Amino acid sequence: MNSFVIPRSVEWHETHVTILNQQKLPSITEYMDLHTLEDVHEAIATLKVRGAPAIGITAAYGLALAASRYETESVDEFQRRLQQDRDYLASARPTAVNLFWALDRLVAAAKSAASVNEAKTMLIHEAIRIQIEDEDVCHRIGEYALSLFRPGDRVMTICNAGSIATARYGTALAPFYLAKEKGIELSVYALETRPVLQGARLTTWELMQAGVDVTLITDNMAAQTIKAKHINAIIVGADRIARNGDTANKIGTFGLALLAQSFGIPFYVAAPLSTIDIKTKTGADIPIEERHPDEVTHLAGVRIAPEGVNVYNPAFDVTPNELITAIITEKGIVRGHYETALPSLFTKEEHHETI
Ligand SMILES: CSC[C@H]1O[C@H](OP(=O)(O)O)[C@H](O)[C@@H]1O
Repeated sequence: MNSFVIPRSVEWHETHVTILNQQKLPSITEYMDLHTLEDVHEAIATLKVRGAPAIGITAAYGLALAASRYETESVDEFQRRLQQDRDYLASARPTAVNLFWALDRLVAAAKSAASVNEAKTMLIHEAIRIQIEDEDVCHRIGEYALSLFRPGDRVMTICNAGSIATARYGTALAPFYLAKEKGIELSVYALETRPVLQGARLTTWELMQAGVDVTLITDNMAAQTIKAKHINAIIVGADRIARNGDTANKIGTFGLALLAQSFGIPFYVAAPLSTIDIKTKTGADIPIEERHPDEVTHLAGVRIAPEGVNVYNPAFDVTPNELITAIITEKGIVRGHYETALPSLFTKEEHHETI
């Protein structure tokens, strides 16, 4: 029996959604019950729940929960309110496409309902399916990603694309959990990931609970660490992948991709198909969330910069597809030719690498 824990962050209940409050980690492990649409919107907007897939799962549960309380018997009125609440939840954060993918999947599921009660049941079942599917998807991503590493490899990552950012296992962190289960030794070097510190607070916390070897570095140590620690590869998550493979991920990811190119090491993006947005043609079309200046001027609530200083606080950046060695999905590993290979993933059972 593996005594190590692979944490989960979202759980459905008939009257509420329970989330692990990621803003309080690692010092406080607090579970919160979200009872209303506003609770869910606030939890996503303030990163109490974060990570593209986990955002989608939580929003789906939030929409199903709100719809379960609609009192109308009119299917048309039900659909109208559902679209209204879908749009409200979609306004919580702009970049992670999983939010919109999950919400629209629920709206589509209820379209065929013949009655309000049937629609309510369909929404709950579809939201549960999204979470169950994501756990399997992340496990598959982990298996493919693990095939790219050798025992003893030292791998760098940024932010948290881990178990708590998904249904379970994570995307970029999934191979490390599977390696641990298989007795394969891999070492992770995690960037702290200013300003919200998902790496320092969440990735180290998750991996240490699972007994995975992890070293914390500050963001400005990345180049020196790649050189001094002979990093073999870099693997990151994604919030939205455009049709041509340009990838939006946590701010700092683009810089890591440039370092990978400079050092001649592979740069991998691990993400489910639900993060690939075929309707977005290139990275230039991905909306980049800019967050409150206080995230930059304060650290743990303590001011670290002068009052009134100008601040630029983009939460994401876009890595151009030419810097990405491969995109690892639940259907296989795609190496380049993203413009044609990514859309084909949605029609194929599995992607077989072009040699
Ligand atoms: C599998 S999580 C994907 C992605 O989401 C994170 O952003 P945030 O912490 O702002 O929600 C980060 O960019 C991860 O790589």
